[in-house]
Amino acid sequence: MMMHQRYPLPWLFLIFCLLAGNGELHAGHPALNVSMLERSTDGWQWLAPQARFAEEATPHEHPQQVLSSAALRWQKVSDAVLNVGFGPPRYWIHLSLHNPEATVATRIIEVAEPLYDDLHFWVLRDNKVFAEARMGDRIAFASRAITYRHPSMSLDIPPRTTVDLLIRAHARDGEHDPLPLRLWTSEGFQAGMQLDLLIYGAYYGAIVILLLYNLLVFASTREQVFLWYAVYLTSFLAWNFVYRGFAFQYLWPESPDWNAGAVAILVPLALAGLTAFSWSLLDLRRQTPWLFRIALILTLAALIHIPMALLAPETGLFASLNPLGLVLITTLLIAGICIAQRGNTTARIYVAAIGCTFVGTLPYYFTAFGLLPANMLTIHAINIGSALEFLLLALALAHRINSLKTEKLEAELLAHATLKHSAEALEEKVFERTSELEQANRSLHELAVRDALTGLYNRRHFNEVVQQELARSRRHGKPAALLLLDLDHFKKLNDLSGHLAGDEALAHIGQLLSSFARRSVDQAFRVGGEEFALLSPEADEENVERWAEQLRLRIDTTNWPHPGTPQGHLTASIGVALSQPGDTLESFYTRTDRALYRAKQEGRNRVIRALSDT
Ligand SMILES: Nc1nc2c(ncn2[C@@H]2O[C@H](COP(=O)(O)OP(=O)(O)OP(=O)(O)O)[C@@H](O)[C@H]2O)c(=O)[nH]1
Repeated sequence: MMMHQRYPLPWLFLIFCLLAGNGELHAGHPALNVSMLERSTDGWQWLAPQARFAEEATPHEHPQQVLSSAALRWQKVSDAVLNVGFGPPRYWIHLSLHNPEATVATRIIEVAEPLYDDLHFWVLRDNKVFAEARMGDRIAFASRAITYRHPSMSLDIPPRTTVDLLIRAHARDGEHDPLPLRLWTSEGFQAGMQLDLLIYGAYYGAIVILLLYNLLVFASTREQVFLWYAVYLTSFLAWNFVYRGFAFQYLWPESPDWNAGAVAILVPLALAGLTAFSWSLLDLRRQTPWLFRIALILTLAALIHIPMALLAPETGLFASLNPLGLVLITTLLIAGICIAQRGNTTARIYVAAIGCTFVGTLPYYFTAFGLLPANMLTIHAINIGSALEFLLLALALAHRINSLKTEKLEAELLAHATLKHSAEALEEKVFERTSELEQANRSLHELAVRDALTGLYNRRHFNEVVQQELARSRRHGKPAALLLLDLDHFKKLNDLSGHLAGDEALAHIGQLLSSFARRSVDQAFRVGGEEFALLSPEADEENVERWAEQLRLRIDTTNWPHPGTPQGHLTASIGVALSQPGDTLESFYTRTDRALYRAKQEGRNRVIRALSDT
């Protein structure tokens, strides 16, 4: 009910009263027939259309003098709500109330504006003070007869009597809030108060739930934007609680001075909360750096009002704070529009939300400057706008959570893909490196077991291979054959043809042995300076001597020049032996070496088989 505009009805009602002859002239002013209210379904009506008002001519005029004072220039009220805006600090308001009935009429006079500084009510009957009350933002709440956030007074109008209601409205800084003056039946007033509490209870309850929800989301996500939104909601809630008179009624009824200063403290805080939230939600610093700077300066300018309100609460801070707030909200709105134009969905929802506050705030300014008539809709527009704003901002945050989730998912997918790629690359690298290492190891091993000059296996490898072969031979019972070959008169080759020629001859024998050891299992070694070995596993026992002879003959017939031998070419002496079950490397080698020794002894260039073999 309180949110609805009832502006045209009182006018119709007044015209009806006048036409029906129910109104009468009193003190030169038409009196309002209060009995008509009984038939009204809402139980209330605006009083301003029946009222007249005048600027106080001399300070502290007595109410009895006011009606007869010639100094006062009475004016009719043109709207449902008296709205004088900026002006001198005190105004008189007068209206006459007539009870035509034979019974007492109980009525409530309410000023639906909780923050008016000082409202002094006098009810005069026959120019004598019949009832009096003083209420307002600067008068302790406890002194009120009716415990309600709006200054209200109950009035019993005797039967068939006309009384004069005089109100002195005092705004210390000369900035007069609209004065929504209403006349109620007592039943209508009770119902209206309950509805008012219900609406505001639901409104504040919704903000508190939103606030707690955002704090919880902040606790779990650690996303700053939710904290700033919570700060904004808290400061807005606190401001509205004071602005609508609840704080004065419930929190500090004995502290009118503090009540007046609290609004000047909470408005800058709410503006700062909104700036911080917008900055965090839309990344204003990067997206619109210039507008961000302007918003920052305006916010700081607003915050300066806090110490001013604490130090000097009477200095009319709202004359500068109100335009500052409007310019700041406009700046944030423009910043939001700029970002929204780049296709940012969160910014689009933000613009709609701030747009609601903007539109909701405009009536406050327009009525303050007299550009718009004050009524219940314009008075509550800021609450309606902010309710829509909070809903839309919650939507913007939900969108923000969603984008964060998508961003996180995308980042996780990217990280997973990168990780997989890195793991594969690493695996490939490890494989490559392992192969290279294996190759290097093989090369190193080859280098370690090969003789550089001839390319044959060296003595160390020979020892290992012979031991393995002896073990294998023991397992299978098949003997291995060992040939030890020593070039004849090699010293002389070195001496006569030079060391280099000696090396070439050794390399030649290396190649010859490699090609001679045809069977894949046969292996050739250089076991000493000019001494070589051939190992043949699972040897053909019968033909082993012939096999050695073939080797000797091949060297002999190669005709490699050697000026130091009787034949004039390179020859070799060979000792050959078969392994025996009890053989060790030493015994096997020594036996073969003895055969070689004998070959040397018996004239060289020959094959001698070890004695034990035969
Ligand atoms: N050019 C060259 N000569 C080597 C190498 N290793 C050993 N010799 C030489 O081989 C010669 C071996 O000589 P000896 O052990 O006296 O035997 P020999 O002269 O072959 O006489 P017999 O074995 O009794 O026929 C030495 O002069 C060594 O210097 C080598 O890598 N290159």
